[in-house]
Amino acid sequence: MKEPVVLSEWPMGYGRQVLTEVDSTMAEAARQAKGLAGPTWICALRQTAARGRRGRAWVNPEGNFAATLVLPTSDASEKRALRSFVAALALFDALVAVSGRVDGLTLKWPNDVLLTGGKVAGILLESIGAHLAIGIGVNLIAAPASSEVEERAVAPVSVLSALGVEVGPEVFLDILAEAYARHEAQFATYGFAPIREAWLTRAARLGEVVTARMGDREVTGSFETVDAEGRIVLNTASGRQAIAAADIFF
Ligand SMILES: O=C(O)CCCC[C@@H]1SC[C@@H]2NC(=O)N[C@@H]21
Repeated sequence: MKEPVVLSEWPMGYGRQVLTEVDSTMAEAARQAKGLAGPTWICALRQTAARGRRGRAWVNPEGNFAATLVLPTSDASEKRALRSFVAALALFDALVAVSGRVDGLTLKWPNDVLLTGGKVAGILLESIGAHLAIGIGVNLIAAPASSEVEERAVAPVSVLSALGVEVGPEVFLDILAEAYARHEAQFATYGFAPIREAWLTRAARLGEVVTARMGDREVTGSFETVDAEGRIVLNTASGRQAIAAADIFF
């Protein structure tokens, strides 16, 4: 088993909390948001009611990473949603830093990070008034069994099982926070364009046929790009379609 040797500096202006146990760091973010002085990472070593996207439960064994970044923002909802790309790039960099390798890591639209084709991390965005809560879960040491996730979903993997690297949540938090602050500064200064470019170079299944599911409707087409609004663009039998929100199946 390899231990990562990564030196990272906690980013200036960001708060840092590590809680032993909480229901969900998203719920904790909602409780604390108004009283926070600035952007703050709330990390939990244990969550008893972790949630994923679309109301799904998030399986969160101890040793995995669970945190929510509470970000004060006056951005409109369309711009807030683009933070999932910022967070995905930060996760990508943090995973490269701990593993020392880039091969096998890809980003799945809109909110997932894949490692050797399996889901290693997920991102959940929730607005809390004048704050955005960016929830991040990473399977550091354990991944749920395929039977525990939705049918057709990408199988979960862990950093430990895929790479043989053991990293603790607090070490990962410091690496991720530094990476996030870098990409957030880039987003604030230059907007979405460079984030989009960087995201696309890491995209899973670009140019390949994928299926987007929106409720009970499905659209299948070739994954052409992500547009300037962060929508996935599919070339389908009936033309080009830009989709703002969907689950993607390979
Ligand atoms: O469905 C997904 O892929 C998103 C998963 C997000 C899970 C994280 S763990 C930290 C934060 N707290 C939660 O309850 N959920 C998010």
